[in-house]
Amino acid sequence: MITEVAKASELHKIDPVFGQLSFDNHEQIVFCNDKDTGLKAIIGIHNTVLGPALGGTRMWKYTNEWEALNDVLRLSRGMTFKSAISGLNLGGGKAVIIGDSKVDKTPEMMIKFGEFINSLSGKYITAEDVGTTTPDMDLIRDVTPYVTGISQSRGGSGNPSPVTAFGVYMGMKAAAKYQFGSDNLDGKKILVQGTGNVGETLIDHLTKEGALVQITDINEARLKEISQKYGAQIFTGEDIYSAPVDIYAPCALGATINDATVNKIQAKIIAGAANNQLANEEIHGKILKDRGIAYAPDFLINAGGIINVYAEIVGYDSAEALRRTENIYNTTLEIFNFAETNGITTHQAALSIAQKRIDDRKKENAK
Ligand SMILES: NC(=O)c1ccc[n+]([C@@H]2O[C@H](COP(=O)([O-])OP(=O)(O)OC[C@H]3O[C@@H](n4cnc5c(N)ncnc54)[C@H](O)[C@@H]3O)[C@@H](O)[C@H]2O)c1
Repeated sequence: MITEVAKASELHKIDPVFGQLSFDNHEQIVFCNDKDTGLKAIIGIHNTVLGPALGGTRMWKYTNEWEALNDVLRLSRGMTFKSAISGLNLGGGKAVIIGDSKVDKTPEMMIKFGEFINSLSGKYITAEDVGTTTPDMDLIRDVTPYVTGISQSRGGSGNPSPVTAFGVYMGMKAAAKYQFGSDNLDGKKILVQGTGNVGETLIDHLTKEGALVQITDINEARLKEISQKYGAQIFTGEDIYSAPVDIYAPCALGATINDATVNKIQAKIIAGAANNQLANEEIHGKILKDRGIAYAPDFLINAGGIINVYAEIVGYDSAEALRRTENIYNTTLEIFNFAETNGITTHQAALSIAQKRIDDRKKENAK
């Protein structure tokens, strides 16, 4: 299995169809085109061994089709491992719609997209992602049952972000237990990058526990609001990556651990909600390990949202979703110990445990 995903600019060098499918053994890629509504979407089904491929639909103004394809392949692969490591009977999938959600999205387009999803007979189940909303999922629900994240009035599980934040909090506490010998965050200096839906609830948990929280966001109005609401200090230093803190929590965008930042990080723990935090999983994961920084794998500790959404499929309640999310604490500790015992990075450890679960199920299914 390859762990580094090719850059969009390099992808055109790969064979256009099966070359793409095999880049990380995707099972199926579905291209959806509808002239009347202007829909251009790609559904990536990475793996369905554990169950139907569940993952949200992202609507984004991609520079070109290669970029859209690259994104859906990368994201759907990530969903496979997120669900597998979280013990869910779900495979990995994701969809992208090419376009500007603020300008191009129409109810007709969403309904048409729902019809494409329906034609896959449940192999792929969608949900919200960047650029799509609960009302969009409700429109899709009108034409297919294969959608989650619908509104609570229609039996949906509601906003997943608070559950995601709780899982990140649990993962962070487990990382502290491993790194500092105690999971008590009282007095720990924690820098939270991104004070959005997940960041806010995380900041709430952390300040309640007595952590010394510093916050940063490109949205200054939001930053001030959250600072006042939770008594968190606005980060005023020059460079957030070299900030003298105990824990760095990336809760904004991905790939913040990259060539330019990885050697500057002073925090002893990295634990946050953002997807794909390591720009290069192998290289940057290894540098963190060599520098003695405990990295809590993003796809493990930010799985609260999908655990919450899974409730819509198997029918458990929000209390059970929280109980399962709380278990991220135990899984994170298990990953740290497994990585240490085997001399590998925590990212590799989480991937290999997730892959083993898939391989074992494949063998069972073959019996
Ligand atoms: N919402 C969920 O349930 C969920 C689940 C899994 C993963 N995630 C990931 O967690 C992250 C946060 O999700 P969210 O739902 O809170 O998103 P959000 O859009 O509500 O919040 C993101 C925040 O980050 C800020 N931001 C953007 N660029 C920044 C930068 N360069 N520096 C500092 N702040 C910046 C934005 O202004 C915004 O306030 C995202 O990467 C998302 O993909 C979210």
